Amino acid sequence: MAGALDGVRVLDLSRVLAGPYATMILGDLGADVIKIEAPGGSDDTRFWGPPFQNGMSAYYTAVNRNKRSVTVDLKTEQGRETVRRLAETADVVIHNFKTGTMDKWGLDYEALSRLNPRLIYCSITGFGETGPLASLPGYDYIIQAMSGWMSINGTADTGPLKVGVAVTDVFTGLYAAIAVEAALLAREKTGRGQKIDLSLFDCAVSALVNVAANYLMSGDIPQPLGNEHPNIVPYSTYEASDGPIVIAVGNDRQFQALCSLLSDRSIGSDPRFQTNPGRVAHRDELNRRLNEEIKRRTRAEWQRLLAEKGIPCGPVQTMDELFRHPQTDARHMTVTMHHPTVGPLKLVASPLKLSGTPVSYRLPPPLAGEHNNEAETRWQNDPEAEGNDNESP
Ligand SMILES: CC(C)(COP(=O)(O)OP(=O)(O)OC[C@H]1O[C@@H](n2cnc3c(N)ncnc32)[C@H](O)[C@@H]1OP(=O)(O)O)[C@@H](O)C(=O)NCCC(=O)NCCSC(=O)C(=O)O
Repeated sequence: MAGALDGVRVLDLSRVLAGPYATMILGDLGADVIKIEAPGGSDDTRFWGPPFQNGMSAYYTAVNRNKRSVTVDLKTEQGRETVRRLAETADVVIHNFKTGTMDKWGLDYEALSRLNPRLIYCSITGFGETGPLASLPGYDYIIQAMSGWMSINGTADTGPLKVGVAVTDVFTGLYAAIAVEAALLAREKTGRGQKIDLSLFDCAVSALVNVAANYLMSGDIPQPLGNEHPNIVPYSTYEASDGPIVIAVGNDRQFQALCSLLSDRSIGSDPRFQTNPGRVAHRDELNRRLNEEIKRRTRAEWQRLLAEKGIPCGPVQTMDELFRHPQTDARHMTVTMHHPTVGPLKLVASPLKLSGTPVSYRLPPPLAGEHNNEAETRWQNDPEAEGNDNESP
């Protein structure tokens, strides 16, 4: 079955995480993604390990399937000319060079859109192409620090902590895929491509959602709340007799259902706990009393009882527990791809389940330059042979 983005060609000049994550999503959806790196491989994540499998890092494998790899030295005019020729037949260019690098090379949006007015050009930078920080490099850790994420993560005892995944890159990759898909749709109407100026910083700010809204409405500076939720109680991690379990109660009906399972019946009838704002105001007392109750049963017992009542809950799982869980298996959340020299690679699958145009796993993460021959012999000389339609509608 054809993928949703079949026939779309993406020229991927990005490295590390945000850009490659975006292009892998487009590739999973069927796009033909050509990953450009310097000779020898200039995606730093190739060297971010261990773990490595036959020289390929797990980090790199996480965001680079469904791509063909071509090495091009952008520091030479010949290399830049190769990219211009590839851009003539591409639908999308994505890069994550620092602001100014692509202009310096004559590969900026204005230059490439003159060659191909239908080109969608997505630039991913740390802080955006405007403003006082525009020229700075940006890694997730810096962005988590500057976007306020660290200030709300942790506890009063730990001080600010970062999230354990480079989440600002993940948000940015998702926003990049959304923006590119929107631009592809818009091109159907206008016949023209456009430029997307996306930054890790902006995407991280956007992903603050309710926490930023709380501040903007109240002026109160949010503090790190650990496992607590700023606006909802009970919505926390509790200690069952055999380990931690999260119970997340989002409305009064769920709260009363929870209370019906407790031995201390006065919790459910206490007037202070009848509404969520009341529970938030008496957070400490309610959590203390709930902890007394929760520690009397195992996580599995609580899971069964809470599930029967429709109360959202789940044990705090480690990676081994996650990947042997029958739900992970039932949702097909891993996929094994076979690389001829690297061997079988077990990867996290796409969460996108489209009924009519499903995602596909066509190409394992490539070695640097693995498809150089195809670039030389096919794509540049005979783009139509690849089924790439660059005609205006
Ligand atoms: C990722 C970066 C911090 C890396 O910074 P730098 O290494 O200092 O600079 P650049 O990216 O501009 O480029 C690195 C060098 O590689 C060279 N380079 C790269 N590709 C090529 C090709 N194809 N040919 C020739 N040379 C190349 C480039 O010219 C630079 O050389 P010289 O000029 O000789 O140095 C930055 O690119 C950046 O801020 N990108 C935008 C935001 C982003 O995507 N951040 C990554 C998030 S991942 C993350 O945070 C996480 O996973 O955690």
